[in-house]
Amino acid sequence: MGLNILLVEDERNLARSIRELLTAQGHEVSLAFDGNEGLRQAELIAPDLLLLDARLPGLSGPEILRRARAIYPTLAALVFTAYASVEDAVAVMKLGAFDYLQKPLDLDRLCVLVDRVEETVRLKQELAYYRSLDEPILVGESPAILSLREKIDRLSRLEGSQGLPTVLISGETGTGKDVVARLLHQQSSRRGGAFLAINCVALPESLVESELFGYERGAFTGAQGAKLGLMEAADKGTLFLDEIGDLPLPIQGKLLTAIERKTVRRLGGIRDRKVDPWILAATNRNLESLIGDGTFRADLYYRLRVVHLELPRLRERAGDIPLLAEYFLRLHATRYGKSGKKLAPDALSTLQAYPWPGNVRELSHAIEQAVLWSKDEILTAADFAWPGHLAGGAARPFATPDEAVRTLLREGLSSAEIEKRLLQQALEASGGNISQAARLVGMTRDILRYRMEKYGIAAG
Ligand SMILES: Nc1ncnc2c1ncn2[C@@H]1O[C@H](COP(=O)(O)OP(=O)(O)OP(=O)(O)O)[C@@H](O)[C@H]1O
Repeated sequence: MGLNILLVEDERNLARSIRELLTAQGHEVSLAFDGNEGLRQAELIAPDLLLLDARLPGLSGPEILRRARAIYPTLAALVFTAYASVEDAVAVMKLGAFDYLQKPLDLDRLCVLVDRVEETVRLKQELAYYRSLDEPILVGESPAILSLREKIDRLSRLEGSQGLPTVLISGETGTGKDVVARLLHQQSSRRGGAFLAINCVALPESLVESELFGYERGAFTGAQGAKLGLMEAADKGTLFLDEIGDLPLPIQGKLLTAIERKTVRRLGGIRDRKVDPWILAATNRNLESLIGDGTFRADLYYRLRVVHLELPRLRERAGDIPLLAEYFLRLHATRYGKSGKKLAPDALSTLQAYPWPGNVRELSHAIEQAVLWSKDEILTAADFAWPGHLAGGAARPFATPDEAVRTLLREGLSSAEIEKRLLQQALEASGGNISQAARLVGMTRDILRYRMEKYGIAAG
């Protein structure tokens, strides 16, 4: 990635050869030839690494280090000391220098130390990135987000000695349901307990059951020991049931009983155990239509939505896009060691014009890609126009057929409804011309006519 280095050295020829050497290794090196100028530049450019001669006209190296560190506490520094000047070496190490080198300089050793600093800076940036992932942050100032934040605050303040109200979080994919669940937990009186999550879509029925309720030894072939279920493990903490619409029907009844009675019985067990997890559930499917289809229990639905938080689609709060874009730019730039990137106004308007079917997750991915591939500091609209993505800002609803089908399924549409919409759109696109619409969807005219009749679609 290359470091941004400031070298303060009064021996000009030496300074220039060090700059040449380090520049060849991919670093960016600025020079200052006296102490005062060195400090001024350090304040100005906030380098990743200071290379300092200990003895300088004006301010000494250790003095520059002390003052610069007062402003940038994590700034790395390597100090060049006069041969055998032990006091200098001790002084600079006490000030937090990364290491020191004795003069005359061994340039190979200098390169090795700069490599080590680079590795440390990269690790620190990665750590900052992962820490930031751990802390749920809900970016946005739109009325919908402000009202959501207020609801989260109010829920978090509940003491709930008798248990907290179950919360159903709904919204399209990528709108931040997971973020909201984590925020609720972290701000609430449950924050001292565990936050456990289960994705109901990812697991087969038997596994969901044993994950949720646990089992006793010998409950089934292969159950060699007892296992604690998530309902028990999240006791006094929070259990987040993600994609609840996909929970198999037989387990739905068991979950309802467990929530109502605040007890669980492990598979193969004979006694009920008292549990008190705070239940948060999320869905990107329309649970009411699943109830209509008979795949989701109405009683569980009403039990879960004691409090209902509905997350807005990103396209309904496009005013938040600049804030979110800046936030993801900082996040990904830090992650890839590319700080200093900025968004040009045309990039922002491109991002605001796009409908974001994948919502905030898709925006985050778009910015990550742009940070990765753009060579310039300023990201322009062109950086968001790679094939298969925003296509110059025009609406492209889905990247792949699989994504299209997944999204339609999440909306709770049946295959008949999906086909009906497909045919309607083909007719719209062909201006009502049946032959042309049939070609678009790969059917004969007669079959298209037959299906139009079946779905009650008029020719237009
Ligand atoms: N308001 C927001 N502020 C900052 N980051 C957000 C916001 N909303 C979503 N994100 C980020 O977008 C990504 C997707 O969010 P999240 O996983 O919470 O969505 P989801 O609604 O749970 O999606 P799915 O239904 O697909 O599980 C995450 O990286 C998350 O951190």
